[in-house]
Amino acid sequence: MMTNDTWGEARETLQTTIGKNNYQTWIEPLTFVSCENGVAEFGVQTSFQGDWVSRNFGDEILRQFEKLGASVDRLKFSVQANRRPPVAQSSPARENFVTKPARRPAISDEPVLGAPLDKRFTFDRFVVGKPNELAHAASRRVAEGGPVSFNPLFLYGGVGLGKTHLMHAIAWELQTRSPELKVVYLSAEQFMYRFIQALRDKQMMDFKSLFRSVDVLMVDDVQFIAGKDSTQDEFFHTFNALIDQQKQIIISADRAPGEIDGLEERIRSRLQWGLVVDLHPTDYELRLGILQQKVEQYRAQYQELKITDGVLEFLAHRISNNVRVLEGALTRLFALASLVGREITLEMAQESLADILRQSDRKVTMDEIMRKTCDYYNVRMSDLLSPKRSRNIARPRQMAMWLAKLLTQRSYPEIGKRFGNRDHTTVIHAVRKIDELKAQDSQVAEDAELLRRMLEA
Ligand SMILES: Nc1ncnc2c1ncn2[C@@H]1O[C@H](COP(=O)(O)OP(=O)(O)OP(=O)(O)O)[C@@H](O)[C@H]1O
Repeated sequence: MMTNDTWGEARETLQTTIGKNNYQTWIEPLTFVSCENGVAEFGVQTSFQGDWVSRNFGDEILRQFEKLGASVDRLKFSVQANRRPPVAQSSPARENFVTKPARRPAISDEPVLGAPLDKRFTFDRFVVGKPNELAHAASRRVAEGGPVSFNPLFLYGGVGLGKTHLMHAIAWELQTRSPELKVVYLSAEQFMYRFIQALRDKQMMDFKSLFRSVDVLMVDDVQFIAGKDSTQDEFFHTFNALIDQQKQIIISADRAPGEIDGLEERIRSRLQWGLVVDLHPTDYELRLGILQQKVEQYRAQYQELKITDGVLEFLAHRISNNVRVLEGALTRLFALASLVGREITLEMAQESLADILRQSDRKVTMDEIMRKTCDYYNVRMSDLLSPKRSRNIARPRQMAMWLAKLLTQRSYPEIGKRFGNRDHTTVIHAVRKIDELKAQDSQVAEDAELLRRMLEA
């Protein structure tokens, strides 16, 4: 039997499982209405709130009910007319939002073999800017179908820059254009899981023929299989069989094929056969474009939303991490605005996003730069600080100095001091040297880019 007390208990645990911030923003404002015939009903203030809780925390709430022995199969969120804040007037008087049954995934339209596709990850919701234009163009091209021009398409880039979004967009587009195509999207982890399951159940023939029968295979986060020998082996065979049949393969990873440690050489070189494209970290214009698009989507779907001029620009300036963090910040503001029914001001943004802004402000320290550079080049810290001038020590030292100049506010003399009391002219020389080398030597350019990303992550 599900009662208000059960809800109280579930709420206690939810504070830990979804985090305090999420709890306070989303769960605390819910009011328990009733539970009848396995449907637990909650009152919400706006349709946006109901939709968000349903989509993001619905499964977790159901899991907590199950643990407490309450027989709840579904959740229902109803907008309570008398609790509606002023800005929400344009929404209909009462709306329901029902989560799917607990064991179903939170997103729908599952293709036969792969993982579900997210409905929001389409091309028209992907904002294109300088940092991602190549990846977008290549993905569009693949999504047009027709003769396979580059195989595989390998998309790589840092966390939350849109790799998964692009892959899903390709899948949606292909399925719309050619519904007869068997398009399969899954993460490398899911590939491994299915492989192990097939081995265990002695179903390897089925596994092989299933994967070899697809028309388009997309494997996300392929770095996951690095170091997992038998999975790599099977992946390699699947990959070859599909390429031989001229079937399109799309792969994503958090770094370039050449930089994934623990990946067999033959796989590494196969992955480089086709087109390898990089999603660069977002720039200010792209971030602003993404924020503007999200605001428009919100307005179209939910209600009027008032934002003071300059708030989006402020967010685009201050939050330079991945797009996921940017979206999270904006969603929190939407929630707040819909709950309190006020315009989103700069002050509100600064206050309610203090934690995210602090995180984004995170300064890279000299210590981190030195440690990461030592790890990367496999040299000892004591060598980095020593007078040694052999190239295998001098180059990492110059790189670390270059990174220190780029990522910290330290002056040349200060940097020199930290690197074993060196003169500021040595630092100036190191910075120039790396700038020169970056232009001439692609390996140095890659090292610099990778280290910068690792430090800014
Ligand atoms: N250019 C963009 N336009 C609109 N939304 C974007 C864009 N880039 C990323 N996003 C959004 O940012 C979020 C994170 O993107 P996504 O999951 O595709 O990142 P990812 O590169 O696959 O990250 P990870 O390495 O963590 O898997 C998603 O909600 C996605 O829709």
